[in-house]
Amino acid sequence: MTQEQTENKQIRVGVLALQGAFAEHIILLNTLPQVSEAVAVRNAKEIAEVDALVIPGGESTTMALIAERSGFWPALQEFVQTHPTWGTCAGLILLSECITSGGTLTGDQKLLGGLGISIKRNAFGTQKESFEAGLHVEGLDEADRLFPGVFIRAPVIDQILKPEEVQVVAKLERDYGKTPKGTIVAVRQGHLLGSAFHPELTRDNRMHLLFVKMAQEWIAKHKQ
Ligand SMILES: NC(=O)CC[C@H](N)C(=O)O
Repeated sequence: MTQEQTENKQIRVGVLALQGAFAEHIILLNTLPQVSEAVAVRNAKEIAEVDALVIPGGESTTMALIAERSGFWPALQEFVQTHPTWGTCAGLILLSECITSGGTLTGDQKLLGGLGISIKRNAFGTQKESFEAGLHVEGLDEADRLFPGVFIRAPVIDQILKPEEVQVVAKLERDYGKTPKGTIVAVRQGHLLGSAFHPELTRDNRMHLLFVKMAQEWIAKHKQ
C-alpha cells in the first residue's frame, strides 16, 4: 500500500469502558467515515483488537483501581505507550506524568503517563462549577468556528514538563473563576492527545475527527 492509501485506511477505535462517559464517545466515533468501528474496551483481549484508544471522562482514581484489580493495567499501559490514545478529562489525568497539589508535584495517584505535563485536578471546583467555554482548538476543521468545551469537575494542565515535545492545542480564552485566561486545556505529544473538556457531550464531532486523522497518520508512519 502507498503512504496515502495507508493514511486513508479506516481504523478500529476502542473506548475504555471501565467507568465514565464511554457510550457517548462510541456514538460520535461511529459517525466518522474514517472509523470502521468504535467499540468498548474492557480487557487485554479487547484492547489487542483496536488500532487506537479513547480514555473517557469519569473518575480517574476509580478507572485506575478497576484496571488494576482486574489485571488489565499492564496491557493498558503497554497499549498507551505504543498506540494513538486520546484522554478526555479523567483520561487526560491518567495520561499525565504527575499531579500537582497545592503547587507541588505529588506521586500519590496511579497514572499511565506518556504526556510530559502535570495536572491540577478539579481545578474549577465542584460539579456545580461546570461550564461551557468556546475554544480555538489547533488543527480543527473550520478553525474559526469555536469549539464548545464542556468542563465538568475538570482538570487543567498546570505545567508542561517537556516543552520540546508537548504541543499546546487549546487554552482558555478568558478567566473562569480563579482560573485565568491562557490556562492550557488541551495538548498533544506524538501519538497522544489530551483534553480537559468533554467533546463527546456535544454534537460537534471535530475533535473526534482530529484524533482519528492524527491516529491514521501516526499508524501510517509507524506501523508499516
Ligand atoms: N469529568 C471528569 O472526567 C472529571 C475528572 C475527575 N475530577 C477526576 O479527577 O478524575
